[in-house]
Amino acid sequence: MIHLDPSILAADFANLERDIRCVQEVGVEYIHVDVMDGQFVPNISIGLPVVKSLRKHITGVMDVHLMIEEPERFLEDFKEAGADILTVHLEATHHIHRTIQRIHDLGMKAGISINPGTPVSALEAIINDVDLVLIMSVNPGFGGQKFIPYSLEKLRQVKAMLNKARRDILIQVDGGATLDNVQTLIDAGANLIVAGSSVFEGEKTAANAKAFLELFKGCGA
Ligand SMILES: O=C(CO)[C@@H](O)[C@H](O)COP(=O)(O)O
Ligand SMILES: [Fe+2]
Repeated sequence: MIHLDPSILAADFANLERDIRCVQEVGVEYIHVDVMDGQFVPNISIGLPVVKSLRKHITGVMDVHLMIEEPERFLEDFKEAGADILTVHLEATHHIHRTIQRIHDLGMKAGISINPGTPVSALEAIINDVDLVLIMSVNPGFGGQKFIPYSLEKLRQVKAMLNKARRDILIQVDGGATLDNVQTLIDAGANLIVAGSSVFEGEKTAANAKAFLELFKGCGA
C-alpha cells in the first residue's frame, strides 16, 4: 500500500487549517509536519505551539519530521503536541538507540532519517528498532528543491536491507517528489511519499493530491 504524505511546509502558513482540510477531503491520510531549528538545518519552520494547534485539524496520522539538533530534548513535548510518528535524524543525536527507545516508550511510532550524504549502511544497527526509514532525497531545510537521483539507489538499498531483516515497515522518501518521478520512487521501494510543492499549489491543491492518489491505486494501493 502506497501513501501520500503532503508536507505542509509548502502550504499557505496563514491558512494551514484550510489547506489540511483540502487534502484530507480528497482522501489523504497522512500529514507531514517539518520542524526545523536553524541549527541542524539552515532554516526555521514551526515549533511546538503550532504543531499542537494543527493536531486538532488532522484527522489521520500526524507525521512529524524533526530537523533539530539533539531531538531527545523534546520527545515528551512532541508527544504532548499529538505526534503519531516522530522521525529523528541519525546525524542529529549521539544516542540514536536511546532516542528511538524513548519515542516508543512514549507511545509514538519511531522513524529514522538520513541526509543525502549519509550512507544507508549507517542504518544497519538500528533498522530492527524503527517503524519507518526516511531517505532524504534533497538536503533538508527547504521545500521545492530538485530530487537527488542517487536517492533511488539508497531506496533500493534500504528495501534490500529490510527484506533481509524480514521487516515490512514504512519506507519514506522526502524531497523533490513529483507526479512525474513518483513511480520511480515506488519502484525503488518507497511506500510513504512526502510531497510539498507538488501538492500545495493554491487552487490546484485538491487536484494535485487526487492525481497522486489515483496513480497510487494502480500500484496496488
Ligand atoms: O523535510 C523537508 C525539507 O527539509 C520536506 O518535507 C520538504 O518540505 C519537501 O518539500 P518538496 O521537496 O516536496 O517541495
Ligand atoms: Fe520533511
